[in-house]
Amino acid sequence: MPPPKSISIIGAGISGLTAAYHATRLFPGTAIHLFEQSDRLGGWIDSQRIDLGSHGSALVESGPRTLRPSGVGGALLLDLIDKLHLEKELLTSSKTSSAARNRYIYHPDNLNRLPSSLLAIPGALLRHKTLRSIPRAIWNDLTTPPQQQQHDEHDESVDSFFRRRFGDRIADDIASAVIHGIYAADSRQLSLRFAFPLLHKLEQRAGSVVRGAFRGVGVDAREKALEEDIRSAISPSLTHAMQNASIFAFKEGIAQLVTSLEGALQHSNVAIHTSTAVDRISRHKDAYTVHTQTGLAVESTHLISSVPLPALGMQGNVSESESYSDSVHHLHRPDVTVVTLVYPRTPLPINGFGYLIPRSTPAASNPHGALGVVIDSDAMPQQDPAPLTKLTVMLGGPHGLRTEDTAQLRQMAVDTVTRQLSAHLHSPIASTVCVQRACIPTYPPGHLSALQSLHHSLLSHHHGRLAVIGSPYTGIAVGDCVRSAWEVVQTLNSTGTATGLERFQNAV
Ligand SMILES: C=Cc1c2[nH]c(c1C)Cc1[nH]c(c(CCC(=O)O)c1C)Cc1[nH]c(c(C)c1CCC(=O)O)Cc1[nH]c(c(C)c1C=C)C2
Repeated sequence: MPPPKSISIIGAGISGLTAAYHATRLFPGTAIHLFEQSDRLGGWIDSQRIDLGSHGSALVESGPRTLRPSGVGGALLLDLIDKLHLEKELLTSSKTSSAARNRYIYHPDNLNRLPSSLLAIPGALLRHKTLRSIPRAIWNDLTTPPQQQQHDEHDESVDSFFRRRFGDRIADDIASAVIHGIYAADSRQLSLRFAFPLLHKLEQRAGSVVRGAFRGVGVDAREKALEEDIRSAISPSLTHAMQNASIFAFKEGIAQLVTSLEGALQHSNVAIHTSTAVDRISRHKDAYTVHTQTGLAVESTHLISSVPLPALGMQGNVSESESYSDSVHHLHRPDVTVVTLVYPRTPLPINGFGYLIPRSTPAASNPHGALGVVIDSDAMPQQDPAPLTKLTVMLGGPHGLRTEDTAQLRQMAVDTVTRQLSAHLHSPIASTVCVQRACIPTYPPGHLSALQSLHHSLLSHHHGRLAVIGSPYTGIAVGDCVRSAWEVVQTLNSTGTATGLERFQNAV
């Protein structure tokens, strides 16, 4: 298959950068342009080291802070790290560390430690009232018949699934908290089949989540084989370093991945245009022209977008018969406020990952609408030279952005941890406040079918010359973004065309 003549990639977050990286390796003779509206690369990956004077320094992340090595996305992340020679910068947290094992739910006004294994359930039930609904929930799941699907595309919200299979208490007190911690979203608005396809499969194949998990019926042989194939090419030393890791990061934060990708693109066939917002995209026969607000007009045979298509001003310009008003292009994206508070080493009542706050926690115990608190100093203590207590409070999401005032947001975070964690946390020695606007999309029920329709629409109107990648369409984790970027370039290489949505055509 001849390589594409020219490719324009829109958006230089992790998805766009990774697509450019794989494209330059596979298509060294192709003219590649990467457009980014802001003056920096990496999207909402943002790591900063702040100076603490006599206390040394602290690494602060306002986007993703740790990465996971599991699954196809995790394997591709490791492959990228290997290729970029980032292994020596890696930090890992083991599967037996407190950060991997200790997860808490704050409900109704105290911290409940979630059991990390089946054997830990009895102890957890004795200690925490909120968790006493677990045995009944398991019984409920084992005895409730599976839902009969009226049609193949049937979907429901994560909340409705948990309520049906495990009961109201689990849906309200645990599932809603987990969704706060991953999507900063309301579990009543999130698609089960897109966000947790495994749960859907377990119910459909074994009639019960618990039974299906025991029988191992959720294993997807094709995914497993692909993961193994990618892992087999990773260097033995990196494979060894990651052997027992549950999560990983870099000494100077996740942004090191961005700087390494940027470094690898220098002196290559990729032209990076920062501070260059796309004004509109026009199409003439089989060529797209990206018109930028800075006055550039760049023509290419292929277009890869990591931003929602309506943001490219394509309606009417590209194909009159097609509409970008469909909901698949306009997902709800809640705002999240990320406040990091730094203290000299301070004893806390818990250690581990941190805690999540479900929607059923009364407002009196959570007056500022916090979604959860991460104990960064437990997850990656190696990132800071001196012993510190470093906490990140996440506010907003479905609770909304209650103020834009930085000082008030900081005070809301301090109030939250002094009320919920320890009264000794009233005076941080440093803090950062970052309002992440419209950051994580909430994929609504039906998103999978919407992607399948979009695939066909892109094929019929654009013949596989326009592809979509990244969190606006295909998944929010860094591993998901890296995967979608890798897949689109692989597909282009093998077939000459791609929509970025091929994988979702066969999804069960
Ligand atoms: C900055 C806010 C983020 C919130 N969710 C995500 C980010 C970046 C994305 C995300 N968070 C988690 C996952 C699951 C899979 C994974 O890759 O780990 C995803 C895709 C789980 C998670 N949630 C929190 C942490 C520390 C982690 C581990 C991975 C990570 O570093 O993000 C804490 C947390 N994140 C959010 C909230 C509201 C929250 C609450 C304590 C939103």
